[in-house]
Amino acid sequence: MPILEARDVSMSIDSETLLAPVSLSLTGGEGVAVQGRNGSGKTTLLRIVSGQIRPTSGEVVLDGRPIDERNVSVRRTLSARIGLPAFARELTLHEHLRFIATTWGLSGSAAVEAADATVEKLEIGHLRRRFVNELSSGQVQLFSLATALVRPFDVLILDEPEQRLDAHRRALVSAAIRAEIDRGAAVVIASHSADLVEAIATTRITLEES
Ligand SMILES: Nc1ncnc2c1ncn2[C@@H]1O[C@H](COP(=O)(O)OP(=O)(O)OP(=O)(O)O)[C@@H](O)[C@H]1O
Repeated sequence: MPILEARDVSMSIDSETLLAPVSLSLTGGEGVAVQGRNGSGKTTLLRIVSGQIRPTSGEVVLDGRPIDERNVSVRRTLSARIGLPAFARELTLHEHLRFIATTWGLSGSAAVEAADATVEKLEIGHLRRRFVNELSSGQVQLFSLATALVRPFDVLILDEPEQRLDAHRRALVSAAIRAEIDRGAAVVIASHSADLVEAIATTRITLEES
């Protein structure tokens, strides 16, 4: 049974089509890459399959049930990073990551280990005591991804995780996402990076501009 399925989802506002009907389905250990030009609807599709917005038509099913972002088991299953999250001004990077990991059930020492492992994987360990406002834009992007990876999940949804990153960091991100797929997570990314798509996609969906 697929862990995540979108059936003919579309989005319109008044007479304008933001996303033409599209379907996707994936199980654990699969990666779906959503591609398409600027404005073709990639972010809209990701927000729909994350349960953040309701489609105008069609439905999204997570683990056999209609998706509902307010349902705690949905939020436990799915980690999504679509745009930058809100950050706390007074928390360091490491404190943010421990806070998120603890919220999703890791004990104090396990949360520290998860935070350590996540910053090392993305090569931002030397920044662990910084505040977010003390980072470069690429470092913020890596930290934003870290907030999605540090917690347990079965489904990972990422919108253009390669944004603002150099080639070395794009490769780190690619390897980190690949590792999640290899351990059995289902992953959906929107991306303009051919390398990233090549590394993670078992299925590609290309959206056409409406
Ligand atoms: N709140 C909104 N109201 C009206 N139109 C919107 C809204 N949000 C997005 N759109 C429009 O919906 C279309 C799809 O936008 P979306 O952000 O999903 O595209 P995208 O494929 O992710 O683009 P990009 O590659 O530039 O990130 C665009 O034409 C955009 O202008």
